[in-house]
Amino acid sequence: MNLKNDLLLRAAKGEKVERTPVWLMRQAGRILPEYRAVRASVSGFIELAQTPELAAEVTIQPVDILDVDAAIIFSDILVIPEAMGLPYEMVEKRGPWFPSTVNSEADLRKLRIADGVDDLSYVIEAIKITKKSLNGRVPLIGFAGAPWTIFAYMIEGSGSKTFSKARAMLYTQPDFSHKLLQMITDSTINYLKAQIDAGANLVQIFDSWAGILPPDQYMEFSLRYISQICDAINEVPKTVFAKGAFFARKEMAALNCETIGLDWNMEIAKSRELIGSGKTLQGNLDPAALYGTPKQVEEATNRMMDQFKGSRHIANLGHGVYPDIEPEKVKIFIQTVKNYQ
Ligand SMILES: Cc1c2[nH]c(c1CCC(=O)O)Cc1[nH]c(c(CCC(=O)O)c1C)Cc1[nH]c(c(CCC(=O)O)c1C)Cc1[nH]c(c(C)c1CCC(=O)O)C2
Repeated sequence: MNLKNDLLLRAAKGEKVERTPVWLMRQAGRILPEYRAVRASVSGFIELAQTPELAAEVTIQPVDILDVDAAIIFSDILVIPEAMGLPYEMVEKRGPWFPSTVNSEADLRKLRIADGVDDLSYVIEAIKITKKSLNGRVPLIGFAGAPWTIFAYMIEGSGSKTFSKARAMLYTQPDFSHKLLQMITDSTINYLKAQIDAGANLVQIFDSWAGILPPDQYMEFSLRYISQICDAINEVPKTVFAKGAFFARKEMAALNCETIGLDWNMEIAKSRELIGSGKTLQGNLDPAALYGTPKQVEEATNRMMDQFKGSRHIANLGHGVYPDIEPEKVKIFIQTVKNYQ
């Protein structure tokens, strides 16, 4: 199926684009009243994510309502631990929680390497339905968490300010850590390939907890596995977003991927200098800038666009859009990017 709007894919590959494409991390499932209405019709996030027709519906909402240049499939990074044998729950207002965690080699033996098609059939089905209803309007982004970020949740059992249990593991049980990271990596490769087979046009790897590791550990326990994933996937363009990994930008330039996501702490000119001209950069407006007045949002967006000007760029925020941002402000961000000359 030919895409009517393939700006995202062309920008990712460094081809000529008429204007900069724009989408928002976490655009599905946070800010829209239309999402909340669908969410209220089911028992919770997990039921929504596991009902392919509804997951497809909320995936397409931002395309219809916000006019973004891409859809991102409605799911979560934590479907991978579940598919490996470690189920999670979403606790209202608190976030993800794992009733059991992984602590030892014995726990590892209870886990399996996920098969993307069988273990995650509900995501695959949601992608197929989404592709059909999108009918080529915009590309569909598939995604997965980076192995380190997934490891952090599997060890810790929930979100955490410090992820100290997960970080302790890297010091006290490095061999065990590598084994688990490899299992997550193999599962993730299977999963991303299944997403691509079902129709995902680009995939993004979210390393949300990159910034809590010291640089040497980041290279050993995170980037090494991200690199394996990038090398294994060659069917579609890949984006790597490692939140807080300012210290690894030079190393990330060597990844076999098209796009590097920048968070809002990463200075744009400096990032370009470290990463070089061979990659597209994605980002990176401070998500809090959208709390400003409409005029402030427009000005902040134009300032960001000025700094990326003349180089490969996909416009986005520097992290996921915050849940209490008014959709009107998001629309101003998007329209400002679209009108930028
Ligand atoms: C770390 C992480 C998670 N999930 C994700 C990340 C990486 C990106 C990032 O750093 O923000 C990724 C994610 N999670 C979700 C998507 C769907 C697509 C999209 O929103 O654009 C994506 C891309 C749905 C979700 N994931 C979650 C919800 C809310 C659940 C609900 O509706 O009750 C949604 C729509 C829950 C979730 N899931 C996670 C947390 C910490 C939470 C609780 C806080 C929150 O609400 O975001 C783990």
